[in-house]
Amino acid sequence: MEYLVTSAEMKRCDGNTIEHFGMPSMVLMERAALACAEELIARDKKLKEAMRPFGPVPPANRTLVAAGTGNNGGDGLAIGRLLSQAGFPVDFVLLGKEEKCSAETAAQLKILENYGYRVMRKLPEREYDIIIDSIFGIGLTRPVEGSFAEAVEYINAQDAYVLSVDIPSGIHGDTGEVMGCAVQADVTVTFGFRKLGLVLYPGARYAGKVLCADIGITQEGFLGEYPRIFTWNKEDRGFLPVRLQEGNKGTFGKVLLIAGSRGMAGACELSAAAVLKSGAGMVRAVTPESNRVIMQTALPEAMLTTYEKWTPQAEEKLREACAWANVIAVGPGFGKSPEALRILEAVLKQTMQPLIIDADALNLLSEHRELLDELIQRQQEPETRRELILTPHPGEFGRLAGKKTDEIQKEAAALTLEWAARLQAAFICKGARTLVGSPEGRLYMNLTGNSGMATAGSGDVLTGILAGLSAQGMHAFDAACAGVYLHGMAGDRAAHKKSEYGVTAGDLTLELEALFPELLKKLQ
Ligand SMILES: NC(=O)C1=CN([C@@H]2O[C@H](COP(=O)(O)OP(=O)(O)OC[C@H]3O[C@@H](n4cnc5c(N)ncnc54)[C@H](OP(=O)(O)O)[C@@H]3O)[C@@H](O)[C@H]2O)[C@@H](O)CC1
Ligand SMILES: [K+]
Repeated sequence: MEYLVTSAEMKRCDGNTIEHFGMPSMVLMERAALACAEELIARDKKLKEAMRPFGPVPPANRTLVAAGTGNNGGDGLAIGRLLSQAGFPVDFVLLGKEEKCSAETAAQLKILENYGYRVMRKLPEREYDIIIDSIFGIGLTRPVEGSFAEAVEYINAQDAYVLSVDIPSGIHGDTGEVMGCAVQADVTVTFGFRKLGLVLYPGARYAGKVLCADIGITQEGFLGEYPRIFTWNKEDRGFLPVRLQEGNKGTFGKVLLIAGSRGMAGACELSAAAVLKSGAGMVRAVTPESNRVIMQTALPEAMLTTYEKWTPQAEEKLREACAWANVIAVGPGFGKSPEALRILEAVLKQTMQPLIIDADALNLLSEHRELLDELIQRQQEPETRRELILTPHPGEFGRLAGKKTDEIQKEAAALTLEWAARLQAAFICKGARTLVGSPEGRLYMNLTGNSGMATAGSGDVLTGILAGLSAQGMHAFDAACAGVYLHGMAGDRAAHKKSEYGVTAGDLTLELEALFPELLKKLQ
């Protein structure tokens, strides 16, 4: 588990490390500088080794430190000093007025002066091999303009390898927004914790490769008041449902998947396949009779309960199917027909099992507010509350919340938590950075996945995974976080083979089955 922090959360942690624990600020700065310098020295060594067979190795890379007056600039000046001492030819330029320098940055200037370095006040007209971007870090408070904007353009116009210190200058630390203009980095070395601006788009694009350096700022610096958002990274493996060796198909759960409509068998098939490939014991699909042949051909492992018109017999068949299941998922390719509405109504009112609501089932809730209100009401009462996962993309979320899609995107974190609390649900807001909110206010941001997954059927696969994990006994929030994480990993494997252009939803289910052995191997 890794925290993703806002600028304010990071500053609080920095501040506590310095004031509460007594770690001198200059020590942190020196460690930050060392982490960046080591990255560049290692790169230089690698380049030289690669060039050695082809003749004399060229001299060290000419480097420019572009420093602002805040502590980010102080980091940059210290990096330049360390690189120079390691043999790099380094030029320094200070942008902004010297009298505005923070105490630490003023101290770094003094150290440079003591060693006899010259710090320019204007950008030089020459080409560099490496540029250290340390104009602004997490102290950026407003759009970048004037001479600072010129400096950003200067850096971006150079054919240099750019290392951004902490965050590319011009990127908002909390939102990833470009504040007027921003440095395009090749690598960003960030300190302590990854800033949200480095993982949210477009910031993630500007940051290049992101390395998170340990400079002695640890979780203890939060003094028990932890950041709001967390994610999982490659080291996290403990989220897979425990598998009992003596288990049978009943132990691993029975999923009732209510999906598909006339002419929409694919959504049902994709989703049902994902249920089975996530480890659930059985899946029974409730779908129109016209999908029977396709389903039985494509996925003979799935059981079927079909319907045509909404009759008392159909209702009875649904009731029996619901009684059989441990988990119910409703929505993929479901349509908004009168039958679909009746089925959703019956599921919401007559069942208590864990429930996943997706796609058209969400749209039906938006259009029939009385159903939504009743669901909210039931979820607020402990006796009628069930394990619940909702999976809207921003468009569906907007319809549910009565807001425009861009309003949802701007306030995604706050709205996800608001709706998670309202529905006492694991609330998934899908997107390039999918969020999962819990009713208690936990917020998970998913960092796996890629643009190739923005493809028809991808959400149906996610619903299948969520149902499969829930059927194996995972609680809603754990299943939701694990589900989006695995879904994204499957997408990343698919994109690795086919590129982001070629990924289809079917690839996601295929990759899912290849993913588990890999995860289990790493667990051992
Ligand atoms: N000990 C620590 O805490 C450690 C901190 N560390 C490092 O410190 C960084 C944070 O440092 P920071 O807080 O000094 O802010 P920073 O990003 O350097 O810039 C703020 C300056 O820019 C100015 N300014 C802002 N926006 C502007 C604009 N648009 N246009 C023009 N000016 C603008 C603002 O001035 P003002 O708003 O007052 O005008 C202020 O002078 C952090 O990212 C990390 O690299 C590491 O060394 C580890 C230890
Ligand atoms: K920077």
